[in-house]
Amino acid sequence: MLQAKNLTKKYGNFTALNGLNLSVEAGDIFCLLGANGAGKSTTINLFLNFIDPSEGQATIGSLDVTEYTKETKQLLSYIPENLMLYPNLSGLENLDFFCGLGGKSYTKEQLEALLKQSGLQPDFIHQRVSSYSKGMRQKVGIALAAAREASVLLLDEPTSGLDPKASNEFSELLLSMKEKGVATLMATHDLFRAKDTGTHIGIMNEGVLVEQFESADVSFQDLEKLYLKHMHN
Ligand SMILES: Nc1ncnc2c1ncn2[C@@H]1O[C@H](COP(=O)(O)OP(=O)(O)OP(=O)(O)O)[C@@H](O)[C@H]1O
Repeated sequence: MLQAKNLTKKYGNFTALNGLNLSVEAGDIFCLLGANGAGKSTTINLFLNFIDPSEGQATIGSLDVTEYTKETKQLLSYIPENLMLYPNLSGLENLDFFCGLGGKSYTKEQLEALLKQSGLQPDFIHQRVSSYSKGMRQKVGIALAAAREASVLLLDEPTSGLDPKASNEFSELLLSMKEKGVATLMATHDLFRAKDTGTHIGIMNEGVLVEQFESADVSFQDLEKLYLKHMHN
């Protein structure tokens, strides 16, 4: 569903991403780990076509994101670290607005159901987003991904700053998207969630994907050791 082939991003003489090869299939949750500056956001931004590759290719559903910009955007949903919503609109009004931008129209009841399925407390559905916690805003993001029937979910540190309960709820939502066959690529610093929720884990260091494995194949202790080993290189 999502593929990087020799994907490379250079800024002048500096290589932010160096020859990345990875594949994320439907139902996979691929977690990218790595220290600050390792190239995680660069990878996500290349799939979003926010930036152009210097070499190589990023494809979504076999379509090159630089050639099929509109088509690939329609297949994906993106949740950044801080999801931008209109603070003076309610969660439901935001969802309605962003669905409309994507050409989707839902009844009020359907929008309410989508928000409830995403774990937003019913009391908050009609309240202004300015009163929402970060975890609640991320739930609106998941509701939007579900409403858009996205086949690909791109997440850039979506749980940073969430308390353990909210982070756990977010993981549950990712697992429910996985059950629907969504292919997820997530940049994260959370080793525990990567092991717990991810199906695949990649460790990046200075623009290079230095390790790639299925999360079931390593214990949490081994993951931590591997991660620290690469951070000290
Ligand atoms: N526009 C740019 N011009 C020059 N260098 C850039 C630019 N954007 C990113 N970089 C550099 O590319 C490298 C990779 O950055 P990136 O944001 O992908 O890291 P990251 O793994 O997401 O880190 P973090 O965990 O801090 O979010 C960093 O050294 C960063 O400074």
